[in-house]
This record gives sequence, structure tokens and C-alpha cells, in this order.
Amino acid sequence: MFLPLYLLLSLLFLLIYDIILNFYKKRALFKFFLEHNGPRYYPYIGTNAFKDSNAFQTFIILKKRYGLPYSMWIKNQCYYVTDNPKEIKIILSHPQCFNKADFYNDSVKTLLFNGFAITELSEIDKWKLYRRFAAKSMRPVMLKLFTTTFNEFACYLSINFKEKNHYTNFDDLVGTVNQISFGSFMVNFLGIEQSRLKEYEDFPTCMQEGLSLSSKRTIVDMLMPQCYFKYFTPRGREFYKMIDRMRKEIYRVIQGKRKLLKENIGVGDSSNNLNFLDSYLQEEGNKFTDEEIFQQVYFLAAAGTETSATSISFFILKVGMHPDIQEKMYKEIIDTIGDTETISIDDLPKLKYTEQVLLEILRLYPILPVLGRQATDNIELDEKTLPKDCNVVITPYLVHRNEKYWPDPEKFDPDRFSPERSKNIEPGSYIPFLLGPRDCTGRYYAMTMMKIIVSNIIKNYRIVTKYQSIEDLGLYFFISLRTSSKVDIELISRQK
Ligand code: HEM
Repeated sequence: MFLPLYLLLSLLFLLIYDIILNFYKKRALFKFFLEHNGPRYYPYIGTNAFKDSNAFQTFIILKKRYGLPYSMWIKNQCYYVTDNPKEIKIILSHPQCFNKADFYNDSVKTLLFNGFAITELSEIDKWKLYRRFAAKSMRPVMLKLFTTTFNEFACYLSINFKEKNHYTNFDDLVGTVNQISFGSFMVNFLGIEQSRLKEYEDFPTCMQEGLSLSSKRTIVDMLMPQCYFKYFTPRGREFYKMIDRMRKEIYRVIQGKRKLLKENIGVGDSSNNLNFLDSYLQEEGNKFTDEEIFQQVYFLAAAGTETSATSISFFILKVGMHPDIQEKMYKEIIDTIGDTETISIDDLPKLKYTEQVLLEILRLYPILPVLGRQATDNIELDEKTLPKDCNVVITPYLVHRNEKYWPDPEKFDPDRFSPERSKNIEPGSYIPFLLGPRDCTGRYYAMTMMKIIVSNIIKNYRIVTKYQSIEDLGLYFFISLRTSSKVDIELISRQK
């Protein structure tokens, strides 16, 4: 009788002790939290706002309720949510804000191992090395070479649209475009010949399914230890099965390449234009294991294919609602390339309006709508001090709709990026690729590919949809930003 009561009281005592200790240790964070609006704090849980797994929707609802900035707790971590460009600029450029926010530890590490998505300052040397390889494989001279692949894949997409020109499901459209960005990735980064892409089609399929499984993780899953997800949940087991299948595919590519190198075939490109995989394999000094290379390939594929494919799909849907903008683009494209099917690297700067349209699409629909960093020291912001250990949530989706910097923010207005008006864009208020030392390495690759592909689409098709607004269709967060599946898009060939 006394023993259980004794145990219960001891437990209660330990719990209260732990809660008080936590308040004491994190007093600077609690003080900061209390200085801002935001949802209530509950020990261990943090806020109870995350009733479902849709983080994107939750941040928007909280903004409507509390305004911006607000602060909140997720589990035992304090988060500051801001849309102030001045603060964002400081945070993203600050050396003590290198670390990704705590929520990445669960989602990103599960999704991408610790590959390139390194979340700790202590691993900065590894990150620098990986980033150097990625940047090298996308430098301007390489982009020039890649334009041939982009043009060829743009033609395949055009052929695909001839076969299927009506989409009622947004995911189907993203799937079609993703085949193109995946194909380009395999050719440009791994050096796979186009005629052999079919042999590796398990890789994109598994990646899609793996990302989908992982994105379905709920906040309840996240409270569980990683090994529990991996071994004891059906979704976790399925996810790791997918990773193993992808590993097998990429190991096959790596080992094939290693064999050729051993036989001295394809060694030492005299122009030094090595693709991503060859740079790793031929690096002197560092010897990388197959697993290390696989993780880099996997990360780059995850970062660089779905993102561009989804942005192009948003472009198709949005310009379908604006025939006037399509016609203006069509005129510019015809004036630039005439009857030819190929867009050269020299044509790209001439496609100014097309670029403005793409930039406006990325403003309204930034594919990664929720991102975060963690302060490893006190950081002086514009008018306040961000305390050490505080996480910052940056939602490009909300930053791009800050009325102070983007008048009439919901309006689709590509002229915001005209040479005259773009001079007035406040630094830190436009961040689809983020900014600072950890910005997107692939932004020029993505912009080059997207410009060639959308120009090819507009040159060959008129896009028609009966819907008037993407927001009415509903947006949600599925790895990247998505619109509800229900759409109605028709691509009508311009050739009579
Ligand atoms: C429309 C297309 C794209 C968008 C909107 C986009 C956006 C972003 C954003 C917002 C980040 C920062 C993520 C974070 O800090 O959590 C990022 C990182 C990154 N992206 Fe992209 N991205 C795109 C395409 C690409 C492409 C095509 C590649 C390469 C093939 C790429 C490679 C990377 C890499 C390597 C990083 C990690 C950088 C680092 O941690 O230092 N991205 N991207």
C-alpha cells in the first residue's frame, strides 16, 4: 500500500524537479518567449498547436491568431517565428546561426541521413567539403554544358504533353515534370547516358515513395525515438526498405564507374569539367566510400529534382489562370529564339519577362515554405537580442506575403521583378533560395533548367484552366509545397 504511494510521490517529485530545473536552465529563453505573443507552453509537449502533421498550415493559423513575430515551443525547444527581412538577413548570415533548427534533426535526418543536410556547427568542415563538390559541379561552365540536356528533356516533356494533355490531379502533373528533372539530374550529375536511364528507374520511384512515407510522419511519431520509427512502425520499415533499394541502384552506378576508372577509361577530363560523381571518384587526397558518395547523390537528388518539378508545375497552373501573361511570354520567346527548338545559354538573359514570371511564381509558391536555424550564441537582431539556443522559423511563404514589403501580396504581378521595381526589393524579403552561406547551391542550375523548360512549354502550348485561384484549391505541405490534388489543366498545342 505504502510502496506504490511512495513510488508515485517520488515520481511526482522528480517530475516537478525536472520542470523547475528546465525553467531555470532556460530562463533566458522563457523570458524571450514571454516578451512575444504566441500559444501557451506545456512542459514536455511545448505548444499543443500541432494537432496534425501539417506544420505549414499550423504556422499560418498561428500567424492569423497572434500576428508576426510570435514565439512558441515545440517539445522542449523555443522557436521564434519572424517575417522581418532585417532580422532574417542577420540570422541567415550570422556564423552563430549555422545550425539548422531542432526540427530538422527529426525530419531531415530521417529523410536525408546526415548527408549534406548537416545540422551542427561542429560538422562545418564536412559541410564545406560537400558544398564545394556541389558548387563545382554547377559552376557556369558546367551550366553551359547542361543546356543541351535541358533542351532535350524539354522536348521529351513536350512529347509527353502531346500524349497526355489534360491533368485533373496536381500530383500527376508534378510526376510528369519530375521525370524530366530527374532525367536531367542523372545525366548531368552522374553521367548516365540518356539511353540507359530506364535501367535506373527504380531510383526516382523509390525516392518519391520514400519522401512521401517520411512526410506522413506525425508529431506523435516525432516524439518517439528514431530507432522505434525504423524498426517498429510499418511506415518506418517501408521507408528504410526504399532507401536500401535506392542504395543498390546508386552503388551499381558508383561501382561501374570505379571499374572503368581502374581500367583507365574516362579518367582525367582534360578540361576539368568533371560531373558531380566523377569529382568524388577522382578526388585526390580524399578517398570517399561508396556509402558516403551515395548519401551525397541521394541528398542532391532530393534537393534538386522535386523542388524544380513542383515549381514548374505551379508555373503551369498559375499561368493557366493568366492568358495575358502567357501571351506576353510567348511573344518574348518567339522574338528571342524564333522557330528554333533550342534555347542557348546566350538566349537566357534575353528572356527577361520569362524570368520575372518565374521569380514571381517562387515568391507566391516558395517550394520549401518552412525553414529554420538555431542560435548557438546570443545574436543582436534589429531591435532585440535572440537568446542562445533559440530556434528561428523562417517561412518564405509568409515573408513573401509581408504587406509592408510586397503591396497587394496575393496579386500575381511579374512586374514586381522588372529592372525598375526590383531595385526596391528589401534584402531579406525575397528568399525562395534563402540567403547567406547556407543558401541553395543549386539556384542557378534550377533557374537555368526552369527557364528552358517553361519557355519550351509556352512556345508549344497554350495552358488553360477553369480555376481562378490556387489558394481556393488549398495549399498544403508535402515535403515541398503542394496544392490540393484537384486541378483542371489543359495544354493545347499551338501548332495548327
Ligand atoms: C526551384 C528549385 C529550388 C528551390 C526553391 C530550392 C530552395 C532551397 C532552399 C530554400 C534551401 C535551404 C534549405 C534549408 O536551409 O533548410 C536549399 C538548399 C539546398 N539546395 Fe536548393 N532549391 C531548388 C533547387 C535546387 C537544385 C536544382 C539543386 C541541385 C541540383 C539544389 C541543391 C541544394 C543544396 C545542395 C542545398 C543545401 C545547401 C547547404 O546546406 O549548404 N537545390 N534549396
